[in-house]
Amino acid sequence: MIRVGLLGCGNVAEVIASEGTGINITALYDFEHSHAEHLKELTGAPAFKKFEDFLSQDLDIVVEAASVGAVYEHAEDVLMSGKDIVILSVGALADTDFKNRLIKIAEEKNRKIRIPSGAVMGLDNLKIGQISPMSKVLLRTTKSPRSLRIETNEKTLVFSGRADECIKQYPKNINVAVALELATGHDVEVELWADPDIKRNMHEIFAEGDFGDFYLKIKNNPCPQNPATSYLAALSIITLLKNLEKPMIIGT
Ligand SMILES: NC(=O)C1=CN([C@@H]2O[C@H](COP(=O)(O)OP(=O)(O)OC[C@H]3O[C@@H](n4cnc5c(N)ncnc54)[C@H](OP(=O)(O)O)[C@@H]3O)[C@@H](O)[C@H]2O)C=CC1
Ligand SMILES: O=C([O-])CC(=O)C(=O)O
Repeated sequence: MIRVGLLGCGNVAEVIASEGTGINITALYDFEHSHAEHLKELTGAPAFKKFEDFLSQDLDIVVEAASVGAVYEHAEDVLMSGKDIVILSVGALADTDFKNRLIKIAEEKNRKIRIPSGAVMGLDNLKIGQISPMSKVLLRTTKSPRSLRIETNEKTLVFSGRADECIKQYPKNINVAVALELATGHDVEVELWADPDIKRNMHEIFAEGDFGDFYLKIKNNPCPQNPATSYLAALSIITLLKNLEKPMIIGT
């Protein structure tokens, strides 16, 4: 059974720990040690204070559900140590030099970097953008002002522009834009809206290309502990882990 280490023991990790029946969590690390201790109570896995001790455990895969900063800090070491990595804070990979470094290490070590679909659907077949021209990819995300940590009484466009710029300003809210960019191989235009009346995290994807055109709207229930994060993101990782060893792969 695949041995999973959790890098980041916050809201997403707690859903994985409590709802990921059959997932073999064997090590925990969070720089806020009390969060790792909390998950230790749920999983029985040891919680490490030092990242090096966490990484020296017999793990097959490390699941990052921490922050863009944590990916910068630890992803290279995870791959260098011969472990696969799931990166949820994929915004870090908007930095092309960093992304290429990680890919090079993964190739050299024969390891995999897995980017989950996270808080959106449709990433699987949008990968056709890697082989067939796309003329436009737009992500329109609408969240509550609280999620975006701003105050407004009316629906407000808080950002319009490139995904790599948006993730710098909203690293906890728009990782999906970078996932979409990596999937399609196409620049993604982003509109980020704050709406005081919205109760769910809404993502709309518009894509056009030789295949035709595509529109998706998803209204995600937020996680109770962190309204910026959609519950779907945690479910997406549980599903990814559960499918790793299956003989049949569904979706492109
Ligand atoms: N790709 C996607 O579709 C999605 C991506 N995300 C991203 O996933 C990540 C996890 O989300 P969520 O669980 O809600 O976040 P939380 O803030 O609830 O949990 C993250 C945990 O990781 C800790 N942490 C942060 N940085 C580091 C670090 N450098 N080293 C070790 N621990 C660290 C945090 O500590 P502390 O609380 O002290 O900061 C916290 O305990 C976020 O970056 C989020 O933006 C979320 C949803 C969708
Ligand atoms: O959970 C979401 O809806 C999206 C999110 O936070 C992110 O992409 O960083």
